Amino acid sequence: MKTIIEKAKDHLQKQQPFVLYKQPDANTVSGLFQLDAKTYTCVDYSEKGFVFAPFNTQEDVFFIPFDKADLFVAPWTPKEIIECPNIISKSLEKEKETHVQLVQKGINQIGLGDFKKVVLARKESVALTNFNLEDVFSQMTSRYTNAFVYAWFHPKTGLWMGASPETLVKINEAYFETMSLAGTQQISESLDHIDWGAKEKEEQLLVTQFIQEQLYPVSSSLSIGEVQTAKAGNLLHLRTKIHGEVLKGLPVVKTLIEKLHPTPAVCGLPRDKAKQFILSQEANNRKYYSGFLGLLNTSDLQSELYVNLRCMELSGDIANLYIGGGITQESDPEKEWEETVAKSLVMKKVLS
Ligand SMILES: C=C(O[C@@H]1C=C(C(=O)O)C=C[C@H]1O)C(=O)O
Repeated sequence: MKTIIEKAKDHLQKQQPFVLYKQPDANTVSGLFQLDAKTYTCVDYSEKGFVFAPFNTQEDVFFIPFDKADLFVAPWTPKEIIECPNIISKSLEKEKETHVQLVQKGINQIGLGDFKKVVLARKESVALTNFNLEDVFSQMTSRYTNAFVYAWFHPKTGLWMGASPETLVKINEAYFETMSLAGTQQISESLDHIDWGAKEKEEQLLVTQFIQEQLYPVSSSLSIGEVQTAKAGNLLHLRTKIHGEVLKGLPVVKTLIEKLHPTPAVCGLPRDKAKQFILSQEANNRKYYSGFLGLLNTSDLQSELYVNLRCMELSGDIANLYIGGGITQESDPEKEWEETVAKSLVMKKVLS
């Protein structure tokens, strides 16, 4: 019998939709392989399948329907992590200048009172030598065991891979769990004593408040946890877990997705103004970066959706990495640049 990876390679060759994924801390890897070559798009999130949604809510949301696909689940054991020197040798001076200017523009706009926070991103292209889906996927799953790791292919989107640390929402009938994740620092020597700056605390609080305001009117119960430090690869983030129940009579999945996506963890606040700024000022279309993906309406009415972060688009012999960070009035453009460099290492390490 073919392995999941061999099936994925076959599907890629035939340009037929598939997704490989490993849920956080799971000891299995799953593969969903579409049986036909048709394109299925979500209309109202009542669909059942694996969904892949872009950042921009005006664009198509694709999915692989469960009833038009074969599902394979295989045991997973970690592979040895291969440490290679960083593959990136080219100078990033030009990219740095462009990103610093974009961040400064964002800070100026915040100063004018247009919005309080905006998440600004950049794209970095890395040349690939001998890309091998199996090696990259197994390095991703072995390095980022507590992330949602995936490889998605669809003729309409191309091949994307990523290791997301952020749950958009998990749903079980009317019950949901989500999180406010923002604020970033690199892991230092001592994990016992972690200090968070005022800027990081504020940007994360804005996300929590947004989620609370969005979900309160549609929930019969809503509970906000304590702020914690969460580890994601070489990085730490501030995280607050939030859970509750959707009011009876509302379409649960549609309501939650529309209220949450995109949160100020990847867009900004107020949402529409920040989104307009992103769409008009970022040099690259984000496509599926900072969109969401995952299981939609499984047979037992569960959904498990993740924000598409720490991801890349693989196109020929180029990997396009997408990375961003939250900008507030207190941001220092130089530090924001460094944050994107640190975040870019998550995917660069698996491409080495
Ligand atoms: C925007 C990204 O990450 C988001 C932004 C963060 C921040 O601004 O500190 C932290 C985690 C994510 O919610 C990204 O990884 O590209």
